[in-house]
Amino acid sequence: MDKSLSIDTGHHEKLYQERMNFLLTGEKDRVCSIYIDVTDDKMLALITRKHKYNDNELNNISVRCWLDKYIYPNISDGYNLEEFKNGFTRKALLEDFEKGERNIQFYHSYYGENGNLKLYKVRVSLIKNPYNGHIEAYAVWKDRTLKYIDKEISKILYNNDYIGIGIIDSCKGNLYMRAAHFEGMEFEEQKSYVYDDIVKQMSEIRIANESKEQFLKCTALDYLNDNMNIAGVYSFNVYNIKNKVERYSYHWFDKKKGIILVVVEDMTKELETDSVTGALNREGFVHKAENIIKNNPDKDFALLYFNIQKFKAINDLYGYAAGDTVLHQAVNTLQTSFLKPLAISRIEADRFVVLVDKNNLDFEKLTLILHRVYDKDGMKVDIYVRCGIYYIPKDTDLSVSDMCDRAKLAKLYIPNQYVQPYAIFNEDMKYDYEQRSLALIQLDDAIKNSEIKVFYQPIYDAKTKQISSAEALVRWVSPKGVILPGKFIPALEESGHITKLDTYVHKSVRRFMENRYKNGKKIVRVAVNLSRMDLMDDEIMDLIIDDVKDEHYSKQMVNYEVTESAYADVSGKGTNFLMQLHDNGVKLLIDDFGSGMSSFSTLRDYDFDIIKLDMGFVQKLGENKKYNNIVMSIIELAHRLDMKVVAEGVETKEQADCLKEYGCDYLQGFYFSKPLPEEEFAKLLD
Ligand SMILES: Nc1nc2c(ncn2[C@@H]2O[C@H](COP(=O)(O)OP(=O)(O)OP(=O)(O)O)[C@@H](O)[C@H]2O)c(=O)[nH]1
Repeated sequence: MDKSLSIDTGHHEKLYQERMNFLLTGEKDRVCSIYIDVTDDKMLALITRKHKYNDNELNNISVRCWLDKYIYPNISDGYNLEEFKNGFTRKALLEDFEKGERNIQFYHSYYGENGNLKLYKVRVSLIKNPYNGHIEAYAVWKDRTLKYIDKEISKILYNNDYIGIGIIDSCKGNLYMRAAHFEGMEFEEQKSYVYDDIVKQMSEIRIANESKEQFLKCTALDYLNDNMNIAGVYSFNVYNIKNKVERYSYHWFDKKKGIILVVVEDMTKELETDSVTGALNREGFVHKAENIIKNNPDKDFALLYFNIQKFKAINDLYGYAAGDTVLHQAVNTLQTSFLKPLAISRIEADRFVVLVDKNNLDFEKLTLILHRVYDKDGMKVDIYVRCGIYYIPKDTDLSVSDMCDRAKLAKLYIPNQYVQPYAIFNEDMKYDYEQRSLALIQLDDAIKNSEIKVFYQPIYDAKTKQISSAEALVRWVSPKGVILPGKFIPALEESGHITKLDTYVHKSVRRFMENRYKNGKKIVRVAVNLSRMDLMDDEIMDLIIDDVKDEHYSKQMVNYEVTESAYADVSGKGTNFLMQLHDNGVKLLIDDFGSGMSSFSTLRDYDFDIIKLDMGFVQKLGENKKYNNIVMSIIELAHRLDMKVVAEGVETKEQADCLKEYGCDYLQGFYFSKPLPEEEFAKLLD
């Protein structure tokens, strides 16, 4: 469009002059202005960035001719072209004027100087010439390319610093860089480069080895086109040789012409930093730690996993902002500590991981930094932190994520937070944990495959030494061997899955007892354990109540044991359920009596039939007089309250004799019998 200019002087003075002034007063980004007689389809004046047209050039040239000659050949047929072509005609402009439109806007893209693609905005003002009644228009073309790019970029970038912006002509395989700060690579703004060459060069000198393959794959034009056709935009992240994360984002500039806008941003901060504490986030930590470990094969490292205790309470009591401050301070404390962290991350919520040189570990100092006092407006808040430690073996294949998991696991095995708030990972922890976790994942299958077995441990009458009842206990006979309840029941209790197991035991016991009953065989009452979760679960409570009321399933067959600590939590429906059981003639046992903190209030508040003396008391019998007196007193108390006593964990004749002498009613333990599989127990009864 940068041709020359001409002015048609034979027109109407005042009005005309005004328009001329406008046309001649250049604006910075104005590329071209025209003044036309729409009615006559005639050019009256034309000014471009460089020239004014002369009269001769303009005389008798129709607007249509001018468009055909100078505009359409260079116009790109993508962006809003139809709208411009259909709207910028004599007919359409006259209709617009009729409708009262006075200002109209169009956009079109255009190959400008050097063949560079531009986005132009055309603003058209319509007026009626009072002298001849013709509709006239002046139209101004402005270059909106950079504005468009900036707008698009700001949509992509938000607040990030960009490293480069380019326009890719995917059909011609060209690349124009608008702004680029790629170290070691120079780009001239208006120059066109061969896209493939630049990509190759970048992969060689800029992109980190680990990301090269991905970079080459994702930047290939065919691949880009395919992906952009699916979602309209496409982006990927790679690491550069300085370990920074770069995001390459692609947007259509002109889809029909295959023109793509590409923006390269430094995303290291966004993607690898935790905004609350300024420490690395999980991705950042994994990346940094991996590099440090890989590049220092001779060094010994340790990975430490920290968890603030009861952090939720800090948020709840003092607010989220105070919580954030505590998190921030935790990072500062670690950062400036004797540990001299090589990498530090808030890996999630109130948990941190730190990579350290193993030689920097000093357990006395570690214990000291794991207790801090946080000052909240003059109020002192004690903050306790637990720490799991993983010593990273040399030449390990473990990923940093797996190392973090091991350090985290070690944290779960801290025996006493106040004595030693840290633990060092060992393989037994992993084995133990796997067995616990297995329960959660495989319980359903284990039940389906009959791997969960109900065993029966006989309980003997202390006087007659006859079997008086039994306790149902579970064993998990997995293909990998027997898993004892202590390994999987705590995990099921924590997750609430215990109710599924208890339901299974209840049903198995019912089936076993009914069979014997129907066949006229001897039966004794069997005690089934209920956990605290059961006393909150309508389904199992309804099932048990229905069974207890079912005349085919005699209530004479079953007792229920509930631990003392579960009673402490029970409320509403649970209490009601226990009362119904009791009222229906089912015997209730209080398990592990004496081991908790609410033994006496539980006795006061509920009606029980039998106390099960915690095995801790039984095992200490004979050690001193005081222990013996406690046991004697509990038995006496139970009798005064009309309850019987079962002593659990009886392992020796001495214990059995002593308990009998103190009036204990029933005895259970290895001295008499181990828990037996169903068939063996059946034989014992027969
Ligand atoms: N202030 C603040 N709190 C957060 C942030 N991210 C997560 N949290 C909170 O951190 C708490 C973490 O949960 P838990 O680990 O169960 O809390 P806890 O009380 O320390 O539990 P224990 O570790 O078992 O003692 C939750 O209450 C989250 O809401 C954060 O960026 N700022």
